Parts: sequence; structure tokens; C-alpha cells
Amino acid sequence: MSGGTRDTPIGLQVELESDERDVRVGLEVAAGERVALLGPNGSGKSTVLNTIAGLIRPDRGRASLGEKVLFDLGGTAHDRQASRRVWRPPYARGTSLLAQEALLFPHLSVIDNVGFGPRSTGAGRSEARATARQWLDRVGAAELADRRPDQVSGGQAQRVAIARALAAQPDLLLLDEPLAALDVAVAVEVRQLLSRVLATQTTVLVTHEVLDALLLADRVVVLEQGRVVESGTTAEVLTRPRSRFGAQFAGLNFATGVFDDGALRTAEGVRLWGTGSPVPAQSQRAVAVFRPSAVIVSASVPTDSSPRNAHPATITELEPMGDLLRVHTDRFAADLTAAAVAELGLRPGSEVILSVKASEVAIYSA
Ligand SMILES: Nc1ncnc2c1ncn2[C@@H]1O[C@H](COP(=O)(O)OP(=O)(O)OP(=O)(O)O)[C@@H](O)[C@H]1O
Repeated sequence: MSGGTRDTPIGLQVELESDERDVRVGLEVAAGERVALLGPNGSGKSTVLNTIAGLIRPDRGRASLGEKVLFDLGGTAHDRQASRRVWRPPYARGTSLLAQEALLFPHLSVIDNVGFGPRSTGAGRSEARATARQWLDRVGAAELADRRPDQVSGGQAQRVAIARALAAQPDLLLLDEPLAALDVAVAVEVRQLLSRVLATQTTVLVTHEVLDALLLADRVVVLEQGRVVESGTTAEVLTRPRSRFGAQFAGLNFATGVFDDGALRTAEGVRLWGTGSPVPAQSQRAVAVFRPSAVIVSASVPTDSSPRNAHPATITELEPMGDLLRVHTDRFAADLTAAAVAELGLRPGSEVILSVKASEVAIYSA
């Protein structure tokens, strides 16, 4: 070990069940792996993070970091014998939690904030300060060492908080939307910093940002209503999502149903023709995914190209999206230029036909 993260990363295994919150989640993070937890508000992301950190006690479950048991409350698949109840307190877990706000200790200088972890695991004052200096250097905040937390900006405070979290040499780093409170420009810098320092750090990251998943995570786990609904490499989930939230995160239109005679049939009876990749078996549960930019909006069914997928829809909302407008409807979303929206006279309540070529729709098993 050298004033940094542990030389040999270790992995995490968690199973937890909370009745009050209706959260039942199993999660495995390999040694050195960085996993992003995604999901809508209230889907259970913070519950998972705070349970691992030891701030929330679930009803049942078990978690271990390498050989170290964080808690074992029984009632899980591992619980083959009546298990001994284990609840390791937060400070003895080897985890560091970094939240949206830096939450530095206000009465300590920046360097002593960063040296706090090493001090509390037995390092002497000068050794702790040396480790803290190395970390402040690594996060580009060496010149802040002697300041008080109220003398640094939000972005600087978050850099210091990252240094403090990592100087404690955590076996597991827990990040709860660490960039959400920062200005866009500062978030870009701190994201770069995180991607540099997290390379081999076992990490669980809660985020709502696609860029965080792309740059900071090896794998993505999607929660909906307290359950894991999909998991895969970041690239897999962004290109072939299998959950509604995964598709929303990737900015894609999404429908679920069963594969039936060459098309997806949804529970509402809508049929979507597409390209099977690979083609699902007849009657298999499947999803259809396509880009909003592939959707054509018109006042009536186009006669020239006769697309197989043409559906009546009502516009619900218009939203700016880069240099386009995203047209939300009661069915799918479409990206149009402002000129096209003006020409068609589109506004919430307008009734339109949405069409998309079958070659633009990917259908695969759910
Ligand atoms: N203190 C609490 N007591 C009881 N139930 C709670 C408490 N906090 C959250 N819940 C419930 O637990 C479930 C999971 O919430 P949680 O905060 O973990 O979701 P989340 O995915 O982190 O949401 P967000 O993105 O809004 O932070 C929700 O149904 C929520 O209403």
C-alpha cells in the first residue's frame, strides 16, 4: 500500500430486503469493478447504498466485502443454517461514502479533513498529513491544504471530499450522485478527476447522468420499484436496453410485448415490425427499441413509402433537445427540427401519425 487505494481490490456481495421500503436487491461487484446504479426516483438506489454503508438496517440480508461480513441478518439464500446476527458499524466496514454535498468537517483544515481517515486507522499526525498531501496533489487541490472548508468553492470542496474518501483507503467507495450539486463546467472537471482516480477502485455509483455511466462505470445495474430489472456492461445497456428506465436513460423509444409472426405485439395490441437481432422465438417475451430521430411525424399516413409501422398518437409535450425539439406523445417520442414542428403546426393536443421504418426498429428477447 502506498498512500493510495489498497493494492489488491476486493469485491462486494449484497443481498438485502427491506419490507418498509419494498426493496429486494441482490448485487455483486467484482474486485476493482465500478458499477453504476440507475433507476427512477424512489426505486431504491439510496437504500442500497446506505445499507452497504451501514446507515440503514434492512429486515433480512447479508453483505460481504471480500472475506469481511458487513452484515448478516439471515433470511437469504446464503442462510442455510441459523445464521449468527452480524451488524458491523459503519466506521468498521472499509467503505467511504461520498455524497452530493462534500460535507467536510467545518472545524478542520482541508489537509486535516483528508488526513482524518488515515488518523482514525492509526497513522500518526505527520504520516496522516503526508498521505493527505499526496491525495490533495492527486486531485489537484494541493494549494488548498491550509484553508478551512468555508474558504473553498463547491467544486474545490468536492475535490477535497474525493481526496478524503480515497485517503481512507476504502475497500469500497460509495458515490451518491457526486456531481449533482456542481455547475456543469465544474462537473466536467470533477468527472475527469474521478475517472482517473477510480480506475481500479471497487465502486458503487448512483447517478442520473449518462456521461457518468459512460466514463465512470464498467457495468450498469437498473432498479425499478426496488428490484433489479436489468444489468450489463454500460455499452450493452445503452445500445440494447431491456428495461423501460434503461431505454429512457439511453434516450431510446421502448416497447415490451411478445414476438408474434415477425412483429412485437404489446399488451395494448400495438404491433411493431422490426429487425430481429437475433430474431426471438414465436411467443417469446421481447422488446422493441428505436431512436426518436428515426420517427417521422405527419398529419396523415404517408402514402409514398408505406411504412409498416404507422400509429396514431396525440402530442403531450415539446421539449428542447440540443438543436432539435423532442416531440413527446402518448405512444413514442420523435426528434424534429423546430422548422418541421412549425410547418406541421405541432403543439400539445395535436393528433398525428408516427411512422418508423421496420429497418430502424431493433427487436430482441426481453
Ligand atoms: N426514511 C424512509 N423511511 C421509509 N421509507 C423510505 C425512506 N426513504 C425512502 N423510503 C422509500 O423507500 C423506497 C426506496 O427509496 P430510495 O430513497 O432508496 O430511492 P432512490 O432510488 O434513491 O430515489 P431518489 O432517486 O429519489 O433518491 C421508496 O419507496 C421510498 O419512498
